[in-house]
Amino acid sequence: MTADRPLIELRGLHRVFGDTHAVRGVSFEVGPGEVFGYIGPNGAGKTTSMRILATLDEPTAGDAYVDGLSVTEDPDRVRRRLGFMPDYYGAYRDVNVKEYLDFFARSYGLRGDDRRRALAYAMDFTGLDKLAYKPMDGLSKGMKQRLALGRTMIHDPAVMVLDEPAAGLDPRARIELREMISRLAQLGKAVLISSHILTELAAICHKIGILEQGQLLAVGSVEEISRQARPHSMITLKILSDPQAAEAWLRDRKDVEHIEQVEQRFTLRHAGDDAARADLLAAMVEYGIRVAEFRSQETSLEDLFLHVTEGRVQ
Ligand SMILES: Nc1ncnc2c1ncn2[C@@H]1O[C@H](COP(=O)(O)OP(=O)(O)OP(=O)(O)O)[C@@H](O)[C@H]1O
Repeated sequence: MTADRPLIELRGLHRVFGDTHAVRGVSFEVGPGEVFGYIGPNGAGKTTSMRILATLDEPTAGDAYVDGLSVTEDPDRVRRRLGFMPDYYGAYRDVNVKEYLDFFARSYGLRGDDRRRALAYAMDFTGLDKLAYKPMDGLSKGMKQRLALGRTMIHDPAVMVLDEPAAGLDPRARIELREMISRLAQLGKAVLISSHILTELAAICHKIGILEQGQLLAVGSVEEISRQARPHSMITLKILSDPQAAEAWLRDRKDVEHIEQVEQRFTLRHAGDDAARADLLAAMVEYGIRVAEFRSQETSLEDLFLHVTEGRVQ
């Protein structure tokens, strides 16, 4: 492996299931030491493309490479270089933490001292050494995720693919998970991690890719993607005149997206800068809408995500 060769590469990947074109020509690269955040709403195609990368499914067209090896032509060698953490967790009765990791170490062909070292390392890395003899089904959700991560890294793969690892974790466990992922990148691994929550990943990702309806809409650092996005803001309003009439008027405007209304209060997404917002307010008043409150909020990462996906979230 040379320093600048990507460890993960998706090239024009497609996957069709009957009438569903789940992945439509997705291409991106992840280098050594990089964390790539794969962001998209439910059903966007994240799991499907990750499963193809992990050799659990095959593409309809295109290919993916792990450390330069094709997942379609060389799946056995790919598996040795890749750890996949699925978004579900198998339940094993009467198995403790150490036995569970030991089972996976053995199934990767690790023997003798190599296996003992791999086990000790994975338990130390995930902080599970104190829980070595605890039955798995008695672990908290956060500890189960640590164990799943330990299992994923047991054979020291160069590439780690983590499908929604933060789902269902409490805030503290999320922070701890993020720290572990950053440490994996510091070890030189390429990490692909999915989430439908952009803010969850922004802090630790070197790059993000926004996937929607099987297509990658944007790839780059959070800053690069923010620059590409048109300026927009979230506006909250309180209206004293007829809310139905105000809503109908707002819906007709091209610069207003995503209106939510509860009685006289509205939240809307507005495409435009300060001047465009001032024009919107002036136009509302001129039309006869009585505006009691008008507040706009800075664009958050979540707004950015909604903007990039343009509300086509399924
Ligand atoms: N085996 C399958 N057979 C038929 N359709 C499938 C299959 N697997 C996935 N799909 C469809 O492909 C699309 C993409 O699903 P996928 O699970 O990859 O999305 P996702 O981004 O991972 O979403 P989620 O966050 O819900 O897991 C969905 O429309 C899904 O219903």
